[in-house]
Amino acid sequence: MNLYYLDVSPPCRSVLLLGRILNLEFTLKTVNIQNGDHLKKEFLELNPTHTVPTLQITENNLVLWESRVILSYLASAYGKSEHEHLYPKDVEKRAIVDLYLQFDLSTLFQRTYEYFFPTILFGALLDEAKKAKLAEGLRFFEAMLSKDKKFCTSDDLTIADISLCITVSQIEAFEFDLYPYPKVRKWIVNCKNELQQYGYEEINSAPAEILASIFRSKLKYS
Ligand SMILES: N[C@@H](CCC(=O)N[C@@H](CS)C(=O)NCC(=O)O)C(=O)O
Repeated sequence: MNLYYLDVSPPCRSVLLLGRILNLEFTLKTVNIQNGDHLKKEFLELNPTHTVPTLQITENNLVLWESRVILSYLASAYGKSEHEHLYPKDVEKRAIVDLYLQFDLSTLFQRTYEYFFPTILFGALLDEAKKAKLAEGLRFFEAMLSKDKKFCTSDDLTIADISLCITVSQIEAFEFDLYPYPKVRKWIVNCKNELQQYGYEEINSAPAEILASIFRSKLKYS
């Protein structure tokens, strides 16, 4: 299967990590957004919303984008019995995983994007109102975590933990203050410990730092 991606893109990193856990082989196709690769005709024909990650499974005639949809699909289609915890078949448990995934899509990653990315993309000044919205998103997440559970929904890692871990570790790399959110800080350590064996450093930490250094360099000029 072809994965159109960019290594520094946070949503691409979640798909790469799940790929390692499920032992999948992606044919990686780099889409250089800065060079406008994502706006080229061939890519627009695959994904008219021109975002990475985009997954193409030619034998099934399937093209998916939206990283969390890709995570759900890969876990459902390729997860073996030992991976059941990643995206439980039980409908109530699955609904709770979906809730955390949607929270990441619509609130936590969205607010992270709105606060930091205008600086990365256009050298824009940081906006206090957007900072307050991100802090509120983190307060919501803090309230959604339980002291008694290692991960978001239980003591087992799910695809929602993977997606949210990418978001929160990027917030951390941007040096946003996580001190007020002790459950978030404890949860992310658990995620990192669990994901270490699947190439977490290479797939997530190093690119998160590269993106953070781009952010810091753009900040100087804004
Ligand atoms: N919600 C989408 C977001 C994807 C997204 O915005 N990716 C960025 C890179 S981090 C992108 O492709 N930007 C190019 C564009 O939007 O034109 C997902 O999770 O896959």
